[in-house]
Amino acid sequence: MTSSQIVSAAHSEGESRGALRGVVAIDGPAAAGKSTTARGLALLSGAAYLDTGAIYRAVAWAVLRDGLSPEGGQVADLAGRLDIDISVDPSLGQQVTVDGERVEAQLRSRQVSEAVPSVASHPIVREAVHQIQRNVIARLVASRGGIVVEGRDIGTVVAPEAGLKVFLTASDDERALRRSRQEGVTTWNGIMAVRQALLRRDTRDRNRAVSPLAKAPDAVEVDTTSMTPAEVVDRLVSLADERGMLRLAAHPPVGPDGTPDDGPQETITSPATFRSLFRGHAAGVVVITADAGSGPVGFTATSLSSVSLHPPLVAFALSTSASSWETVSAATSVVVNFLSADQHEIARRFATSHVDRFAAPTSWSRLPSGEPVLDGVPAYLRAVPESRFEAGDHHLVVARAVEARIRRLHLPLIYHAGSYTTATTVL
Ligand SMILES: Nc1ncnc2c1ncn2[C@@H]1O[C@H](COP(=O)(O)OP(=O)(O)O)[C@@H](O)[C@H]1O
Ligand SMILES: Nc1ccn([C@@H]2O[C@H](COP(=O)(O)OP(=O)(O)O)[C@@H](O)[C@H]2O)c(=O)n1
Repeated sequence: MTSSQIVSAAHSEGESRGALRGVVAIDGPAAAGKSTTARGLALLSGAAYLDTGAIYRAVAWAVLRDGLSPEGGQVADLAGRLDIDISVDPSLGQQVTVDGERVEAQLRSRQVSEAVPSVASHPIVREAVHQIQRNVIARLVASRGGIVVEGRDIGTVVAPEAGLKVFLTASDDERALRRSRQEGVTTWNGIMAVRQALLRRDTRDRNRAVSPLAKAPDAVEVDTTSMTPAEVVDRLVSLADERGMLRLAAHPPVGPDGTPDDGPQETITSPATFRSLFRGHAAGVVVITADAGSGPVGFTATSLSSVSLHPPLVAFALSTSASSWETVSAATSVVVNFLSADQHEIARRFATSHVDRFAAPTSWSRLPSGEPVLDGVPAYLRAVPESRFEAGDHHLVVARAVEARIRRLHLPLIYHAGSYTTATTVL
């Protein structure tokens, strides 16, 4: 492979480190829950996530694309020429690119699943893929602090230095049922065919000569047969914590000479943990607009909360460095524009610096009372600021609602785990 880059969301690299330190290696047979657990742990701990199976699947996809035999010697030549990119941010859906083409939707086809064990047993293919994986791991540990890597040979060959190695298993029947559910297979014969294909692939993965599927001697085996996904993630959090890999609080304060300060210590929540916590907390998205006489300003906020019903009060927070603060601090009224799920572009625009947020394609007008309001928003609230407090690196504004208008029913825009999403009913 000529190169492999990391598809990084803006927030996946270069920002403060997550709570996980080092490498967590998760290996195990098909449908044991490796991807689910690895992604869950990475999301919870602000770490990166690497699905190594997807890389082998990408090579297998290219082998089929080129009409080659998965067993043939040309596979090694092809692997050397491929350019494969894979996303490592657990909050993004998986994104895999082969020679510039997005292929993730095709990687779990029957044909690819059948071809991949043969492709993955070529020593030259494995060597090339191992090199990519080691580069990714080193890069992400340096930039992000921690990474969760899942596959077949991570604890044994790719990252034998991993701080935590887990071998996930589940009974054959349970794994067959999980994969069948995942693929929408419901008939008895269908489930039996899935079971057979899965066990056949396991056997080939266990018996290949080069880096076979195996439990590392120092790996902890977790049988997930009767566990929910959340229980499995919890178990891994405990194991990582026992090994000192989770920094849920900042290091103890150190004295001027660098030695630990033995005096009374306050536990300080690290910004990364604080941020990780709120990445997991869903919040509705609004755009707050105002004009204090020098033109309209607006900003995207997830901090809106209703504070009181009698009188009707809302609160929101705005960074002390926000360009909108000067206007919001002087405005006698503001408008809270509630966004619907399809209005994520508006949310992005009003969160972007150094652009004229009110220029086209933004469509806006003024209320009879003069405040700017965004056209097309499903609901808005006009409010009069009553108190403004400095709160850390933000200003907190409490405002009295004076006019509320609901124009249409809508699914709300929600910000969760670094992405825009919407609400779904679970009960
Ligand atoms: N503990 C669990 N209980 C029930 N279903 C699970 C559990 N863990 C994963 N699953 C489901 O089983 C399927 C296979 O899981 P996945 O994480 O893709 O396994 P692997 O990466 O080991 O092949 C997915 O549909 C997933 O949602
Ligand atoms: N580290 C790895 C990961 C996957 N693989 C190969 O890639 C195939 C697909 O891996 P996967 O993780 O996507 O498979 P599932 O467990 O999701 O079914 C495996 O069956 C192995 O043949 C490997 O050889 N080594």
